[in-house]
Amino acid sequence: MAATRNRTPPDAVVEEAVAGVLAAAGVAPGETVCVALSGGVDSTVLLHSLARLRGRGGFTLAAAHVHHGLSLHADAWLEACRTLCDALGVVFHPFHVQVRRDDPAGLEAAARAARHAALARVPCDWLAFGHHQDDQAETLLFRLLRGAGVRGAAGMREIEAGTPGRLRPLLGLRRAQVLAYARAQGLAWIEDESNADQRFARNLLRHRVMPVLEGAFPAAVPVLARASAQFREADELLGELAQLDETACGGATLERQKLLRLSDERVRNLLRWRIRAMGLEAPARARLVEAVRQLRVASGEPLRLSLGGVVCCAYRDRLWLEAGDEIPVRQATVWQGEMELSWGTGKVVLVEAVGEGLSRAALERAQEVMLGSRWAGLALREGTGRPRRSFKNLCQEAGIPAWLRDTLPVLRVDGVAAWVGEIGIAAEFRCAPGEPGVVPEWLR
Ligand SMILES: Nc1ncnc2c1ncn2[C@@H]1O[C@H](COP(=O)(O)OP(=O)(O)OP(=O)(O)O)[C@@H](O)[C@H]1O
Repeated sequence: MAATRNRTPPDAVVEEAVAGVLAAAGVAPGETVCVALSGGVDSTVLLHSLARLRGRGGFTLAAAHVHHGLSLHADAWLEACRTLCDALGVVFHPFHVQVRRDDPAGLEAAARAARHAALARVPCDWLAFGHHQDDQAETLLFRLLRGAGVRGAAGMREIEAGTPGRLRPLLGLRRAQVLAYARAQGLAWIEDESNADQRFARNLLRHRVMPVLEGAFPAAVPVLARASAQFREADELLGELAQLDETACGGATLERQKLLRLSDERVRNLLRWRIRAMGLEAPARARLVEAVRQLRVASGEPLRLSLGGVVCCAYRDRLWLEAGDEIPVRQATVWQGEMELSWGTGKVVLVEAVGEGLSRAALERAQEVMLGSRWAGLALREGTGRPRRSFKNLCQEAGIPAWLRDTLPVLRVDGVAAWVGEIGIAAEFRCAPGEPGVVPEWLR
């Protein structure tokens, strides 16, 4: 007699997966889980399964819907979400957002940004999204085809810590499993007409390319989803490598020679990582390849390389990045005895010394000590008996390129230059042997 195989019913499969993610995330009794509810089948199934689990889990369930105002049906979708929440006894948070149809980022991206900004305002401990494994696979393929690197190919996570944390409890499930749950439970959901619109490249991939791929490679979806998890790991490792390389190269302002001893790949990785840490988009690979080439050619020469939105500056043995193509304006500050004053993206530190640096007494005697930029007519005598030299002459002699000159910090004591970063201390402010002094250091 043939054995009858017991198949787990679709609702149990989904519930088990969702409960597993909640447990792994450590969702605690009394915490609020808010479902980002589009009203489509995925987030409807997610909300429904969470509603069934909430007695067991002791968490409070809510849902938030974002009305983008883009579809003629948007009002109806919002009402359908409200009705579903009422039926399930779930608190409902509706949001209306404005999306510019001519947004340079594209309509989909603009809607997405507005949606995420609205969802970030929901008062909850966890925001839950309805992405499943097919979404993960399609996203990977889509991004690779649009030129993504390791970062862009890194997949979504099931659990992301944060305030609120983010959950994707359906990420391990196939679209078909989610649909089976919806049918088994007799759920109604919204079909967004734009999903069927194959003008959107993403939908073309879903409806035309994926079926062909799966025909030829039946495991295409789980395999691609696994690859995106590997890209994520690789991306995290690249971040760790960048951090190690940064520390080994001296921290925020990098030691140029140490940096150049790294392989081209590691220099590019470090620059890319630092640019992202500034909240900017990493430049295209070709641009970074060229930047590293120029850095190697320039060796110790001053260099100012625009990387689009960020400038890579190198001077003497130091290398640093500045946001924006313009040289940032430095804010002048009055010194009130602090041992540290901020200067641009860096700072000026006054290190206590004896018989060295600026005379502390001279600073304390002064009416006004300011840290600011150069001014017209600035001149400085580096040593007693030596002539006073103009700022321009001093810079030329020190080989300081024109672009760096406006960024040099100047300590101005009662209207007179006492110290200029990269140049030095004026003879009349130098402290005598045995006298308490401070040595200014500019840390970029
Ligand atoms: N209008 C909406 N209001 C609330 N949540 C939404 C809305 N649209 C989408 N979501 C949430 O985002 C999930 C993914 O939706 P969808 O696949 O349409 O967007 P995506 O752009 O691919 O994803 P993401 O926004 O994360 O990049 C949905 O399952 C749902 O949880």
